[in-house]
Amino acid sequence: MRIDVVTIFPGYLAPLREALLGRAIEAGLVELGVHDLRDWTHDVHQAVDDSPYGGGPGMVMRPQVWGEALDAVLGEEPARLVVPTPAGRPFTQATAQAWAAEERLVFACGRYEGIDQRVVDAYADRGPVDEVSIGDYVLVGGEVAVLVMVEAVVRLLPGVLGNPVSAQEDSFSDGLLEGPAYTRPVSWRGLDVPDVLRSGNHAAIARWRRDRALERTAARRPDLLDALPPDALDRADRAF
Ligand SMILES: N#Cc1c(-c2ccc3ccn(Cc4ccccn4)c3c2)n[nH]c1N
Repeated sequence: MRIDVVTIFPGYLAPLREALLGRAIEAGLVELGVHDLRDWTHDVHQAVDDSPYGGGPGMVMRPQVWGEALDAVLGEEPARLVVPTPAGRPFTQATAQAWAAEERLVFACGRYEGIDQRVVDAYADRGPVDEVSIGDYVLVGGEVAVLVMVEAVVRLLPGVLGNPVSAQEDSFSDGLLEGPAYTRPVSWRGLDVPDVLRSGNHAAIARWRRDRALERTAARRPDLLDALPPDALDRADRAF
């Protein structure tokens, strides 16, 4: 997979070259290009924004600069263009799983009050464009959202995670939140690891973990339970 990111703050994307993601890049599992939007400005001030038509607070990012940048970065190769925005469709584990099958992702990081809408409209005629949001809160720009989304996608690529099974079994992959996890010591500050996890009874352990996941999901994210397909819960789950 090749990932390109266009931003006015390239340094914000430096964490993508650290740790797990950095190793994936070094291993050739992912190619990463980070591009400074201001490289496509032609004025002495390197202006990337202007006042909004219709008035209102803040500034809007200029379509001309974005058009030149995305034409150059996208080139002729097909790619999914991703535009983070607080007004976007929710970015979910299902989104990450779908994007993990893509050959190329290009992220356009806006700032100010966002990017002139005609940029999205113009590129929607050339290929898939996703306006997505990572959550119901407002950030200052798209860079942090790109860090989140790239990590969620790249961890799903074959060879990236040391233990690939966990990508299938982690939170949300079965529609539920992950239950609690424990490691040594068996007793810590008077708190003990649940006996079932040390029993060696794998069926009982699986049942216990499923029950804790259902319990946590019902308490913290009842919306996820409501969204489960009818056949997702078996009789034992329903007894829970
Ligand atoms: N994904 C995501 C986001 C963002 C996000 C993403 C990109 C930009 C580009 C500019 N801003 C600031 C801004 C503030 C107010 C109205 C419009 N835009 C962004 C915010 N905020 N919250 C999320 N879950």
